[in-house]
Amino acid sequence: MNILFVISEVEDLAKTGGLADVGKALPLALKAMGHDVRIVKPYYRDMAHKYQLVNETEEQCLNAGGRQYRFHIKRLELERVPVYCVDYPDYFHRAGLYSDGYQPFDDNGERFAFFSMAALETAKAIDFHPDIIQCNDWHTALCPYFAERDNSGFFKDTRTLLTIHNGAFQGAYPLREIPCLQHDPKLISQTNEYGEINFLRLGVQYASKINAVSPNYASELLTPLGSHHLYQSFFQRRQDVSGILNGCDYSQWDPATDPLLPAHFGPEEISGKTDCKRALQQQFGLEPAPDIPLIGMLCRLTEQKGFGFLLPILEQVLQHRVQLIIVGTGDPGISDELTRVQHRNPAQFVYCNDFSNTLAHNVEAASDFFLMPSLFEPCGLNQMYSLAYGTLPIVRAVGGLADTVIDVSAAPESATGFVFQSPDSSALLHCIRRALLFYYEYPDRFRQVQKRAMQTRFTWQEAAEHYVALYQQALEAPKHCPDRKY
Ligand SMILES: Nc1ncnc2c1ncn2[C@@H]1O[C@H](COP(=O)(O)OP(=O)(O)O[C@H]2O[C@H](CO)[C@@H](O)[C@H](O)[C@H]2O)[C@@H](O)[C@H]1O
Repeated sequence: MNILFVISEVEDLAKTGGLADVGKALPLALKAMGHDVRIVKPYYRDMAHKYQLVNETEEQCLNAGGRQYRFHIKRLELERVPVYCVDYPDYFHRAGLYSDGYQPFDDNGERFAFFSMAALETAKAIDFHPDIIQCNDWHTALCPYFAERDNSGFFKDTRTLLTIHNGAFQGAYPLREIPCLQHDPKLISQTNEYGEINFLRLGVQYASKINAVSPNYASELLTPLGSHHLYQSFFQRRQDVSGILNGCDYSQWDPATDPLLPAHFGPEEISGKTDCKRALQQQFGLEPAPDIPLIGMLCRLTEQKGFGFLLPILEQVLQHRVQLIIVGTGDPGISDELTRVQHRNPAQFVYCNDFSNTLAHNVEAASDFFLMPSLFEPCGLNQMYSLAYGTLPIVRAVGGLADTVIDVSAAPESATGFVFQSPDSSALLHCIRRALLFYYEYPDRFRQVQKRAMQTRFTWQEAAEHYVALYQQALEAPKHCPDRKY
């Protein structure tokens, strides 16, 4: 199959979170199955500085909203998968992908509406006729709409898939502020009472198929509570909504070979994990004691990750004999609070305001537990990395976390971690205490669970097989034409 994979982040090239992990691993897995997959992404500033790519084609000219946009297409190969980068410096040569570190850019709607149009123009420019256009999250969710409205005939046999990695970000912007979308009567009819269009909602409406990155998150999107206020839209498309669990890239996340670690280990020989723990404790000035349980947490600092119920009990957790390391950048309010807690508890708690892949691998390897008490979690990759590193996840039973972690008390024979239900501080505190008790009181059982966790597998190959089956379904079904239907 010919697959045009349109995405704003790709691991190794541009990353703010888990979207990038998928942006690399899934295309590579599809390629390994023999499909012709081409990635299209923006040519961001840091990438431009690092790679200084040459133009792949002549200058492209895109006419939209009564304006003319002249852009270039650059190309590189990511392990044999071609990556086409849309080079439009006005929009993409900036520090930051979506924000300057504090504030989102004012023109994000304009930037990504343009990018989605330009991605389709790229397919034409390189004469790549996609069977499937897979777009990812709100940034590229307008691709199905543009493919449907394209009157060149280029996409007449193409089907589209919208993959939702995070439904809370929807791209709702006043239509009048997006120059390339002006004068489109169809879009005018799609605005809400504030004159805004919602990119994700349009994607849900126009895509041939929609998938979430875990089966449980797909079922949550079909509920009023879990749909991020898009219940009507998802419900209307319920026959076409499904879930495919992300994979874990074990070529990058294998503690037996990980070049970023000071020592290596595996399910049968775990002593290297203690060396990793000591190294991290020393790096952050914590007592280098092997028997103090170390809890790690690494994520974007946002409400999604459960800080709303973690922050109020953080110091209660620290009353136990435990060490805790939190690494992350994001919301300054959360970051300030973590800094205050660190000042009050320097012997036990470290907050590291950093985005570092080396640190990510070392926190996963060194910790005994990985904390992920998310409010919602479309899939979650860090809990999969934790499992691979024998770092038992402490998670809330939500989204993909519920699909990937099995609780010690609920199912002792197949357990891989600790799971709590309610999105509140007392449930979280109780779960952390349960984990600490298990660590102290049942070291042999802890070791068994750790071994089982490390042997658990969520492969990208399996995920890619599900995606191909979904592409086939999309291609076999009659073309979805919302403009005729509604
Ligand atoms: N400070 C830091 N330094 C270095 N690396 C850091 C970091 N903070 C986070 N990361 C990395 O970013 C990625 C985070 O991935 P997650 O899937 O856990 O969450 P995220 O919410 O970003 O992704 C969204 O998309 C993914 C992909 O579909 C879904 O799994 C998820 O549920 C959804 O919210 C991991 O690779 C992690 O190591």
